[in-house]
Amino acid sequence: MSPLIGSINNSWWEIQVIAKQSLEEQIFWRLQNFGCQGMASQKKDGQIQISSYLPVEKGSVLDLAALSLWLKQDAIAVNYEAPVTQWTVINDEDWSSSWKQHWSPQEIGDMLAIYPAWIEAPADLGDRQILRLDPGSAFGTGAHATTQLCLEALEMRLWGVKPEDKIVVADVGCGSGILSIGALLIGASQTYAIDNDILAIKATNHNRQLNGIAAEKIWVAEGSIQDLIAHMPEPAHGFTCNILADIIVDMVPYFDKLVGENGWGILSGILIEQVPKVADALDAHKWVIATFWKRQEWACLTIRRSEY
Ligand SMILES: C[S@@+](CC[C@H](N)C(=O)[O-])C[C@H]1O[C@@H](n2cnc3c(N)ncnc32)[C@H](O)[C@@H]1O
Repeated sequence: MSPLIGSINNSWWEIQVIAKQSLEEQIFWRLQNFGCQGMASQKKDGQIQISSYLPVEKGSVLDLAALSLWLKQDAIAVNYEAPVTQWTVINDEDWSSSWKQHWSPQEIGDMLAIYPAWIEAPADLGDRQILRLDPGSAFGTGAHATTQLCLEALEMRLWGVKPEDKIVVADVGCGSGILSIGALLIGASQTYAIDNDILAIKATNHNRQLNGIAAEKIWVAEGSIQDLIAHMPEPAHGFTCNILADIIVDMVPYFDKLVGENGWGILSGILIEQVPKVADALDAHKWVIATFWKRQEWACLTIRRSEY
């Protein structure tokens, strides 16, 4: 195996792929193009198990899901069974502090600028609102294309909204809370956030405080979309859901209860080639795609109810 060099934080994704031996070369090629630095393979129950390593800061969970899909497509294209891809973080004791040096302020859309908690923000940025963020180990620094697309879509949806409109937004898979906080900064009055990872709940609460937002403005809890629906006193005006395509497809039947009659949704975490699958699920539940944005290999859909 090649020596492991170059992670700024001593934290690595360990990616394991179990597949037919004849796919070994193709898988090595994919992993190498993905940026993996160490690779090893061993025979296991008539198949091969390939282990490879990627610095954590070089890929998010969404990127790994994309890699997994490409590996499946490569195998299916040559009539082989799809490989099984798994990943886990190893050796992460320095993770939460050392990566901070490499994260700088970032403007997103026309209305927001993301400022890491440890960098002093200017008192005023003109028309831009400052969103302070310390994501800890939760997803959502604003650096990923899917988060950016969701924030930009929120900006378009909330353009011109006034406090008296009392817009309520649901945030499914809140991660660091970036979309809830962004929605409040650009006009929403209340958000309801949910995530099935307890670290995301902690990060969302911490970031709410960092931005001086009152506790009652962001309700946040551990759970999934059904728990969110059960808790909300009434359906929201709109929702965001930046998770993976397969999870979104499973959630589509619940969207009806999440938002009211003229409700809208913003979906991302969807690879461009997965859009047809999501569109079919939306169609089956009487939702239509209003806009389709893409950045790198990722899609962001805004959706509304179908009239038919
Ligand atoms: C890609 S991150 C998005 C974070 C943030 N909303 C953003 O846009 O940057 C997806 C989040 O969804 C959460 N998640 C995954 N599956 C979920 C599920 N079934 N229910 C609730 N949250 C889920 C993950 O824990 C993760 O925090």
